[in-house]
Amino acid sequence: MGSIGFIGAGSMAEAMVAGLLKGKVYKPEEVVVANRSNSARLEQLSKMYGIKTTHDKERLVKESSIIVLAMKPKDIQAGIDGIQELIENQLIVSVLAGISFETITNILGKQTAIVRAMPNTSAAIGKSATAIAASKDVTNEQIETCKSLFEAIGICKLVEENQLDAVTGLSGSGPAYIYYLVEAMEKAAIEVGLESAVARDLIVQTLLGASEMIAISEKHPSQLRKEVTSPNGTTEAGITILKERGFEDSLVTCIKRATERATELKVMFEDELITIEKK
Ligand SMILES: NC(=O)C1=CN([C@@H]2O[C@H](COP(=O)(O)OP(=O)(O)OC[C@H]3O[C@@H](n4cnc5c(N)ncnc54)[C@H](O)[C@@H]3O)[C@@H](O)[C@H]2O)C=CC1
Ligand SMILES: O=C(O)[C@@H]1CCC=N1
Repeated sequence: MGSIGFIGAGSMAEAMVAGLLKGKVYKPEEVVVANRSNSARLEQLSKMYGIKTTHDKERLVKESSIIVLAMKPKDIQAGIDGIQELIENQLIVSVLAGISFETITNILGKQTAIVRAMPNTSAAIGKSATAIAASKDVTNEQIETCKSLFEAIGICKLVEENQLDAVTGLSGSGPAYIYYLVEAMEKAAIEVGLESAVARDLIVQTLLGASEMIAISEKHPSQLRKEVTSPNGTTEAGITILKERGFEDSLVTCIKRATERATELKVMFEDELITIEKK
């Protein structure tokens, strides 16, 4: 597959690097990561994974057949500046929330093959839920390459570009919702008298068990829930509180708001770009 280069050395780049190495998709010497200026971070990644690191984006672009854009959306212009001329046959994979093909193409200053991907940090353990969308310049072969890349670190669905903000609100941000749930469950467990280490193990196993039940059972989650909920029992008492306090509405609104935020990132960025162009 050639080498893969990451521009941006943050949480998402690290999760992908860890997963790709774990899945033996790339050897450490086939992975190169660049960031803006933080040498300590690059040293840390190099030590942990044995990968190549650099501040020299030109070198990265020349060495890589796939270039992953993994900076924050606000940094895309600076992140791409200086490499436009060097992009020829490389496949550009952007994991940036909200930023459209149109914007990336405008910054690159040329029509080229771009895949937008929305993975999540569970990529680090090969369990990312990723969706990708392909620009019109991407060949079927490049789509397959990209799918196998993300399937090596989890599952990968092909969607339309206009569905990516929804994917971002659902599964891109999704791990954080689950971590928040676990934080709350741990707090409650301690308040009802359990030790934190015991509580953590019980919560983790409860999540793993429930996830696997959803994954393998033919029953709808609502049926699985019904089977836990004895009439007048403990679950019913607990779920009554969740209903009274708007749990479902909170989660639905949370995912809608995160989706909307991805759209705002695009709009904010495009405003900024227009301001830069006017100067
Ligand atoms: N963290 C997550 O769970 C997910 C993040 N994403 C997307 O991934 C991207 C990165 O997110 P994180 O890793 O969380 O951010 P982060 O803040 O941890 O990392 C961003 C990295 O970009 C680098 N950077 C900034 N400007 C640069 C430049 N001009 N040239 C080279 N490198 C530059 C920074 O030095 C840093 O290493 C974002 O666009 C986000 O929307 C997508 C899916 C999930
Ligand atoms: O919070 C964010 O904007 C990024 C995108 C999805 C997960 N993290």
